Amino acid sequence: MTSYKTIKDVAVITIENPPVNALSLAVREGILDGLSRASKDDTVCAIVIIGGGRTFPAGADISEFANGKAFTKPLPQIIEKIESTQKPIVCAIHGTAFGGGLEVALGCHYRIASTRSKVGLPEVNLGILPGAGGTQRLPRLIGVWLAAEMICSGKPIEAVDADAKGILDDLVEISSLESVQTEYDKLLDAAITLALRVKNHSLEGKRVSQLKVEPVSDFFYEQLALQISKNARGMNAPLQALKAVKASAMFPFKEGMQREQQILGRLFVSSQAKALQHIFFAERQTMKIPGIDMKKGVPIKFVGVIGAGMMGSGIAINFIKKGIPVVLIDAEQEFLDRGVKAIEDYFKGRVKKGKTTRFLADRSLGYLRPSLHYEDLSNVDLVIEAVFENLDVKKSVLKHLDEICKPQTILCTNTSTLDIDQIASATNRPDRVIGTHFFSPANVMRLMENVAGSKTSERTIASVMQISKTISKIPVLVGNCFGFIGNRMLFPYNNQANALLQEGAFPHDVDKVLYDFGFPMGLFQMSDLAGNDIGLHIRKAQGIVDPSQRDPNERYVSTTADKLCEMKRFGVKSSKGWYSYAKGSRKGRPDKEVMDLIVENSKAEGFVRRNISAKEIEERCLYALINEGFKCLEEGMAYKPGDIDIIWIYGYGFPPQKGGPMHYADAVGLKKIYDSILQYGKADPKTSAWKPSKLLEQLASSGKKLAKYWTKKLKAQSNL
Ligand SMILES: CCCCCCCCCCCCC[C@H](O)CC(=O)SCCNC(=O)CCNC(=O)[C@H](O)C(C)(C)COP(=O)(O)OP(=O)(O)OC[C@H]1O[C@@H](n2cnc3c(N)ncnc32)[C@H](O)[C@@H]1OP(=O)(O)O
Repeated sequence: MTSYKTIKDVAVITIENPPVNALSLAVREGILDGLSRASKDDTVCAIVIIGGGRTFPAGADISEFANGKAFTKPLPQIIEKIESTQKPIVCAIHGTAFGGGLEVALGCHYRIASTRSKVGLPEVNLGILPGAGGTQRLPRLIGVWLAAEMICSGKPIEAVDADAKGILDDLVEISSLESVQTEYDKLLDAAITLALRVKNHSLEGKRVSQLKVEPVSDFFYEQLALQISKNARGMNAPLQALKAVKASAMFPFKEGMQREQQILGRLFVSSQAKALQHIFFAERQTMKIPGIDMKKGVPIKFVGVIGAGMMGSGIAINFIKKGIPVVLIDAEQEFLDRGVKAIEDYFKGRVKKGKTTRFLADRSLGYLRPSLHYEDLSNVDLVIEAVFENLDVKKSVLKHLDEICKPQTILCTNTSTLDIDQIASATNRPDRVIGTHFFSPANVMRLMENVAGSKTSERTIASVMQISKTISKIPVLVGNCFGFIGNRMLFPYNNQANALLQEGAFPHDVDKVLYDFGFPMGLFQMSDLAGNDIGLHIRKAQGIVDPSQRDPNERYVSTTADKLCEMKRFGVKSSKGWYSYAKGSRKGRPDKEVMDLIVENSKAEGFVRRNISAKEIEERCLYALINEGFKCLEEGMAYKPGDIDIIWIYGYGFPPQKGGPMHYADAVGLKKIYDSILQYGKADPKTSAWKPSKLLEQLASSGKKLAKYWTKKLKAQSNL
């Protein structure tokens, strides 16, 4: 995991633990061994620590947190050893020196970095803090202000910025065109040169732990704490990390380290840390699907998008930003012009905000080719239709595409609810048809639900999953059922919210509970933002708005929602919805007209309104959601519990510190959830969402956790 060599009397310890050189136990042992060899060898005058391959260590090995290995030869001790070594140690950074990686660098006496590299302490995103001296050394090196900003936000910075802040001693200029190997060679060369230059220098002032911290006023900590509470609402780690940074200014290094370790110990075992680390791995597991070989994907070099509305233009932006040419089609010049303008405005905005340069923005726009003619799609590798959400319209678009596009072209339909098999049946290539459910705004939201129909081929799935990654999305493969995973689960969740209105709650009561749980907003606020007519459109498509078409054995909860649309209370866009809005504002106020309507409807529908506790609101909304998640798993519509968690975190704002609905279910206890579902179902027999999932029932009665059960199941499957 490490290698050791000497070049011009400089010992070079290279960390070799691909892909990201995480500081696993074997790496830590290798560093210790290298230090010991270099210290004992009289011919060695200085030491360089460098990462092999593409990067300096991107952190401690996160998988060692759960299995306890992190506590053997722990990283703080290794860094102490590095710092106290009597020969100068130069750390050479390329790629991403994150977390423990940067902490190793802070333990070295000199730091140089490639201009292409990034450094950061992202531990708070994993629910912990930089626990190998980062909270104590960084403030000593660059001051409390800058250090606290970096540590509490977890955001990485570019090497140039790190140099300006005083983290680095020198930069090695590497252009974007140079290979990783050239970068490594130049960096090593510069590190050895520096090591030879400083070989006889005193290490006085070079051991960061011995530097003094300038104290800052309490006002600073208070302001930062306020900012953190707003930006990272509900997250423990950033505020705890701030406490550790404060300790660096209050105590000598050794005592500061003790404080850091105490806080780390508490965070380590917290439910938030477990949830956030689960998310870290779940996000990376979405590409691992049993039975799908991602290498079978074909490269996508040329793309078509049908529909230049908000969705279509948003989709197009994703591709042109990555240098993939897009033909954007609409039927009318006026619509096409509007779409193109929206895309141009998006890039203008980015330039204005300093997020890109005019040159890069123009380069991206150069990849856009607006057209009124389907014939211009004859040569694309993949085409995504983003037309009106209507089965017949989508079928006719795909039929037309099937006739025009080359036989290998993959045909994607951007739908949030429609049946992929029915859409694919309009073509002669159902194996090359797949759903790509982008979330709005499509150029911002990272989630993509890719929906496999019954005939979609492995090659099509792999190609679309790969290209989704290329455009920086988090793709999740899901099965073809109504609403797929995200919207399917949204229905029972939303229905409970509406049922609660019938029984005694108001929108702001429900929304407050969901907001307090950690969602960025409640369901009614979300519905107002999206447009209440969308829900109505879906209910109409389900045929449940007309009372004569409804199943009499199923409770209908959306009378008020339907009436709101009749009253043109569509939400923010009409300044009135579940709430009322001042012109141009997205902040809703409870509205008497709506509250009266709710009370009136309760009465008309035979409900005696009652006070409903926050606990009941939370349980009913979340347990209905979770139960549906279990049903998605047992039916094979979701491939892994973690996939559902990712969909709900990235698509619907489920609080990441709770790990997503399925992780949360395990944390609450499946038996408790199952029993509550039975109880709510008894009180409300006409709500089919309360029929418990078989899988939930089975796990609740056997006392098993979903995550463990599913991992075992997948392992058994892959061994078959
Ligand atoms: C009671 C008192 C207790 C005190 C006792 C003290 C003992 C404990 C000591 C602990 C000390 C803590 C030290 C430190 O402060 C903690 C950390 O360092 S936490 C880690 C911080 N780093 C990160 O969070 C970075 C995470 N990684 C990334 O952001 C990205 O991976 C990347 C580096 C930007 C690269 O991105 P990509 O190129 O897109 O690649 P992937 O993300 O897909 O990753 C590829 C592959 O690598 C796996 N991986 C990535 N990082 C880690 C990691 N840090 N550990 C383990 N594995 C990692 C990732 O899962 C992928 O795996 P694959 O899916 O391919 O199997």
